[in-house]
Amino acid sequence: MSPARRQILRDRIAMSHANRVVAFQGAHGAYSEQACREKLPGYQSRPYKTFEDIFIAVEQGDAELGMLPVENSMAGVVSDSYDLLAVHNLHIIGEYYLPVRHCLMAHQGVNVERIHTVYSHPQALAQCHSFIKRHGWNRVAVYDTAGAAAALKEEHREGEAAIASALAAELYGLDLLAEQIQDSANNTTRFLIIAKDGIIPMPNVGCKISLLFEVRHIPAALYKCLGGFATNGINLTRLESRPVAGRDWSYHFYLDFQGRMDQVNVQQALEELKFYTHNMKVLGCYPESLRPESQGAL
Ligand SMILES: O=C(O)C(=O)C[C@]1(C(=O)O)C=C[C@@H](O)C=C1
Repeated sequence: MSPARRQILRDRIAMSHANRVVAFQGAHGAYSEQACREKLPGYQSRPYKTFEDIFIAVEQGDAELGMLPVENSMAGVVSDSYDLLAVHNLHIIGEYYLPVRHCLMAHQGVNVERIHTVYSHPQALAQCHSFIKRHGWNRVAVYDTAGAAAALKEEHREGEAAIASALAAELYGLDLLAEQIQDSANNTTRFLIIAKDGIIPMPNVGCKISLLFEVRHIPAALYKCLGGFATNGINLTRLESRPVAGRDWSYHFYLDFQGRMDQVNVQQALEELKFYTHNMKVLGCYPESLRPESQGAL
C-alpha cells in the first residue's frame, strides 16, 4: 500500500474514532498515554489512577478501551496487569510495542551534580538501574512516571529529579538533563488493548491468542498442557505464571501463542489443554504486532 493511501486510511479511522475514549494509568504524559496516541490516533486518552480503575472504566462504559502495560523487554512482567486480567471479564483486542526512552528531568537550572534523589514508576527505575546506580542516587517509587514529573513541578525540592518521557518534560515545563538513560537502547514495553467485547480479527492478518488456565495437580501437568501445542505445530510466544489470589501455592498460567480460534490445529491444542486444566479462559484473539517498526495504528 502506498504511503499516501495508508495516510488516507489512517485519517478515516481517526475520524471514525473521534470522541471515543481510551483509559490509561497515570498522569498525562505517561508512556501509556504515548501508546494510546500512537496506536489509537483519534481516540481521546483519559488518565486513571490505578490499573484497576482502567478495568472499571471499561466495564462501566466510561471508556471504550483500556491500554494496559503487561511486560517490558528489560524489567519483565507488570504483574498487577496480569492479576487483573484474571479477575475481570474483559477481552484483549490488540497489542502494541512501545519503544520506551527515559529522560532525566528537573527544574530549570538544577545541576546534575547536586541531584540526590530520583522519582519515578518502579518499572522505569528498574529500566534505568545502571544509570541511577552510577550516580549513587536514592530512588523513590511513585505510581507513574508522568505523575513524578507533575509532582516535581508542583513542589521545587532541592536535589530532586524525575525520570519520565520527553513528552512529560514538555507538558510539565521541566528541563531535560539527560535522554536515553535506560540500560538497554531497545527498551520496549508491550501493551494490551482491552475492551468489553472480543473481536474476530480480519482474515489474512497474523493473530495471537492469549489465555489463562490452572493446571490439574498431576505429575508433569504443565508438560502435558503444552504438548498439544507442540504436536499441532503452534508457536508459543509467552508463558507467565502468577499466584492465584486467596489460594496459596496455586498458579494461573498465562499463555500467548500465534493462531486464530477457527484453525483446526488451535482447536485440537485447546481440546487437549482443557483435559489437563481447569478454569481455562480465552482472554482474546487479536492481530499480532511483531516488532515496533512493523506496527500500524488500529
Ligand atoms: O508510568 C508510566 O508512564 C506508565 O505508562 C507505566 C509503565 C509501566 O507500568 O510499565 C509503562 C511503561 C514503562 O515501562 C514504564 C512504566
